[in-house]
Amino acid sequence: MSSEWTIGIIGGSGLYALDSLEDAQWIGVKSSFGEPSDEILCGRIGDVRVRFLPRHGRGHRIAPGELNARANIDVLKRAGCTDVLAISAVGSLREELPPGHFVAVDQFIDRTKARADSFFGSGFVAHVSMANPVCPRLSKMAAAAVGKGGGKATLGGTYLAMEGPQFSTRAESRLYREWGADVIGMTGFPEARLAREAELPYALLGMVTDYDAWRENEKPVDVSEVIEQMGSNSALARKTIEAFVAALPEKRAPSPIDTTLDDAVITAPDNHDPQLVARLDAVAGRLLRMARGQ
Ligand SMILES: CSC[C@H]1O[C@H](OP(=O)(O)O)[C@H](O)[C@@H]1O
Ligand SMILES: Nc1ncnc2[nH]cnc12
Repeated sequence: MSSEWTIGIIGGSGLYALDSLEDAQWIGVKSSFGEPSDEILCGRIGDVRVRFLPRHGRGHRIAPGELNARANIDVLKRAGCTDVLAISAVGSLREELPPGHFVAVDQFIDRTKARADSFFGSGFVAHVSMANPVCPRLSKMAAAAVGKGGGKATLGGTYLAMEGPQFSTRAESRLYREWGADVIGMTGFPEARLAREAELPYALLGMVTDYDAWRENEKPVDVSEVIEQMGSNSALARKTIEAFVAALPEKRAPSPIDTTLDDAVITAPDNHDPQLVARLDAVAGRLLRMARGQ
């Protein structure tokens, strides 16, 4: 019997492919929202279909502010993903979250600027709730999988999404701690917002690479420190992904996130913009098909 899950994995810094995929093939998927970061590595682990997308492209070609997060989420939806597990390198804003530790984040603070952060707009206005931005079921399974892979993880934590590409000043880093942020990165938003708009349950596993810049008498983060830590983090991320997929039950109980748009779209059907609706054929496909009685 085949699994009901199709798991999208977004690989962050240091994770550009997945060797453990069986029948693996890189496949180009077109998006109505422009160019995604790369082709999707399609394969399976056991009987679970897995769709892997390297967030920055193979060879880490794309800077965080230049990512087309809309296209990335759109192609994962088009590739049939039921759920998305995102992996990210993050800086730690807490002494008790040292490099090598993983955090299944459950909240975000958005300090990004000028990124395309919604699929919707005039002619198809929708407001989804971001109060609980990640899927609790996936997050719990992801945190448990870190333990099975031999690592340590914290379930819950607030991710500060900064614009970058420069790292934070010491004052910013201290301020984010006062705001209650636990980890910091440059890519979690708008990715998580867009996954929710696309009705994709989403979890983000942050792999701590450094202590950012808030520790007064310590050297602030630089890329060499991140790269050094990324090697062991990526090895643990690969084991975590295998354990996560292996632990999925065969049946996938519906998630409330699967039907997010039922309560979100406010534009009356007569006022829909046909061009925007055509672009939304994957993201809002379920709702649009229902409206057409299909
Ligand atoms: C290489 S350090 C900064 C870089 O790493 C993180 O990327 P990702 O979230 O894709 O793992 C961070 O967000 C920055 O893009
Ligand atoms: N300190 C940091 N700030 C932002 N993004 C990061 N990714 C890894 N470490 C980071």
